[in-house]
Amino acid sequence: MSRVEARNLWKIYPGDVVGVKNLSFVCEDKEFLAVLGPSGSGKSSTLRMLAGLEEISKGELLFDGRVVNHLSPAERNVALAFESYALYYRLSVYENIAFPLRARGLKGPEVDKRVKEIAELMELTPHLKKRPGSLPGGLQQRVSLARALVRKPNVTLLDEPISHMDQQVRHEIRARIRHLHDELGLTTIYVTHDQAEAIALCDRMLIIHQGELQQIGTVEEIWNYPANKFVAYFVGEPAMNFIPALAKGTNQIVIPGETEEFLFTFEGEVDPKYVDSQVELGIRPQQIEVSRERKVANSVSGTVKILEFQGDKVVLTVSLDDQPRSEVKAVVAAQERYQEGERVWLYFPPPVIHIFVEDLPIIHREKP
Ligand SMILES: Nc1ncnc2c1ncn2[C@@H]1O[C@H](COP(=O)(O)OP(=O)(O)OP(=O)(O)O)[C@@H](O)[C@H]1O
Repeated sequence: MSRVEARNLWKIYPGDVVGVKNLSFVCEDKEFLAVLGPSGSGKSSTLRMLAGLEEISKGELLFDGRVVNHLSPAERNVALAFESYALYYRLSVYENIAFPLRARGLKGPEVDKRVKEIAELMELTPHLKKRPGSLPGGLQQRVSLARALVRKPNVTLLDEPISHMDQQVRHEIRARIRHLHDELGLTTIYVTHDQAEAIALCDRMLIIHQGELQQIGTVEEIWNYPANKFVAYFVGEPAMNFIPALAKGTNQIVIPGETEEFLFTFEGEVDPKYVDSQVELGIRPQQIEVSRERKVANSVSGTVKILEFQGDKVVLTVSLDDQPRSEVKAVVAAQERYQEGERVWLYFPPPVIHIFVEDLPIIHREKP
């Protein structure tokens, strides 16, 4: 329905507080883009500028190639839904959903058709005559989403719409949001600080930190090719491990120990200028292979300190031998039955080793 393009957007609040810093990105027509970042990173400021609720301090915002900086929210035809439902509790569910249509001058049969259509999609038909106050939270949020989307907006902006709901309801509404997005051919920008939610919903993710764009890409791109150490750490649960190491060659590094060195080779190459430099080896807990026997290469030994049970998986915190201050997390299947105090070997497969210098990745690796 609309392609959104932000060109060097800034939000500067009174007192020179920078909310958003020189942000550029594109959300393609019919794309589902999740905006993910920690608290205070500028997610809501960005969304509010897109919506027209907050003035753009600098830069340009384009919908389908047309600059919309000075258009009101209504003129931009954006749909907005926040965490709070902001429903009209004196009106029926039907009238709540009809409200934006009537406000635009639509009449009788057209209103009726559109309300019933969206109610059907959101499975609200049995509730149309009820007052929103008589419905549980999950249903109220469905009404709020139906009301936001009934106008067939150019762009749908959702700001943590389900973050306050319990897990069960969140899963259900999440699936409905994506279904609606696909059915109605919407362009959706969805703000969240919950990465599981972003991963489950989006086509691409935009990662923001301290008001600045860190990376935009598919979940796979961000997982496999994080643009910097912040993204590498922020996306993934448990987070990526970072271990101090020394570059030995253009595709070899060592984790030095007091009595032994552990040598690792990795896929791809680093620039020869890094050879003999201090680096950080990054490895995701989910990609470490844990065993009770030593593998020939690419492994380091340690002792299991903590076990965290997560259903069919267990997160092990392993303190590396020879390096009392280095701890590494690794995810294993629960049936492996590792014990606290047990000695283990951690194997790091060459294709999934990351190396960082000054927070930036330095391996050149062919992307498939
Ligand atoms: N109205 C305002 N006046 C002054 N500063 C503001 C205002 N709104 C936001 N900020 C500041 O701008 C920065 C970005 O805030 P923003 O609310 O956009 O972040 P966020 O990522 O949405 O955070 P959260 O997840 O906590 O809602 C923060 O430093 C915040 O304190």
